[in-house]
Amino acid sequence: MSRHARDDNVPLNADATSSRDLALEVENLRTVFHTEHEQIHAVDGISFNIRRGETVGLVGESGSGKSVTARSILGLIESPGEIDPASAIRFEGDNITEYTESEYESIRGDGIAMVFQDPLSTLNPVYTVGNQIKEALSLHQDLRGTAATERAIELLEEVGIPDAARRVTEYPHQFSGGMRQRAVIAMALACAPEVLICDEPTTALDVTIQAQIIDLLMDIQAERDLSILFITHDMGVIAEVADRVNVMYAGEIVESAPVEPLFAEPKHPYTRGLLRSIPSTQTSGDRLETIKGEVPTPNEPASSCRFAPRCPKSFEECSEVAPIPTAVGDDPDHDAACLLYPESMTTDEAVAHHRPADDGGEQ
Ligand SMILES: Nc1ncnc2c1ncn2[C@@H]1O[C@H](COP(=O)(O)OP(=O)(O)OP(=O)(O)O)[C@@H](O)[C@H]1O
Ligand code: NI
Repeated sequence: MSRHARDDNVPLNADATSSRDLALEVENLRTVFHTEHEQIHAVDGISFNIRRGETVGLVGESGSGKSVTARSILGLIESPGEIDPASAIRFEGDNITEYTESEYESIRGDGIAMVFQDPLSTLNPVYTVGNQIKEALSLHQDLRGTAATERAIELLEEVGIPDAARRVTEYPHQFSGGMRQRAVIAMALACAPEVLICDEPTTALDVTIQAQIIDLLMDIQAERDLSILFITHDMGVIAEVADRVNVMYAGEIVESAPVEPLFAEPKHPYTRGLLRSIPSTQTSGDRLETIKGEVPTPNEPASSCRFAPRCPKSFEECSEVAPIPTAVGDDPDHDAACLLYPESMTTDEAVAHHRPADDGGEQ
């Protein structure tokens, strides 16, 4: 795929990282579903990026908008869903939200590939695993015949499938769950993508197999310098895989940080709640704490903190002012969207910092 130098396209929030080190940039992404009765702001103005060779985590409870984010990046949002035209997703210098379907097809797979939770949603039961990998090789690498078969076997070996020369002729139902997910990863690699989006790739697997698949993904990443967006609801998995983490709640990113400060010094009450629900952080005998209640459907524009109704720290203004991402802690890349911050300010000052300018705040 051609790579265009686009120096005129420096991101708005340009930091020490030049735009060329970025594999993917998501800027103010909004994805709305226009249903009969309501507008669902499934993804409501999120921004993050992924550097080359890096794993970025996207974590949050069910319904927080993680999969809609992934589908938005891959151009898979269909009516009644719509990406707001003011959103930008930059890949190789282009804003791909402006792509036509055929332009999207040219990057799906060999630019940005995806691994889903259920391998059977990707694998076709009526073709052998080998034929499906060969199909991908023919489409994306122009390989056919014996060369494709040999490459398919190599790929199965790369993802740790034993006896690959035999298994390449088998059907998906002859594979165990873990082996199927390995086969799906082999198919994704057949396209030689730059960015791999993994949406809960291990959630359906038992714990031992889950750890093996995570190890595999991390090995492949190091070998191929892949950029990975890793989606999960599991903070334990995030701790293992991610370099940087975005915590998502009801369509918004409420906290983002490199993995160490996020775990050492979580700032948003939601992140703290998620961390308390990891089994391994509990001393034996303690009951696992979970956050009471559920993620609300974001069916109105954000005019308050969407976590406030469940938040142990909420106060009156939390239901009146929508918090904006604010620098917290010691790491320059650590932000939280919460009226408790900046820590250096009094509550009144902090609320004024978050309040929109036309309300008389200082923003
Ligand atoms: N096709 C659709 N039509 C209407 N609403 C949708 C559609 N797809 C998703 N949504 C809504 O978007 C919101 C985010 O859903 P999403 O699937 O992204 O959550 P998630 O974080 O991936 O959750 P999970 O962990 O359960 O996979 C939810 O409120 C969901 O109901
Ligand atoms: Ni999901």
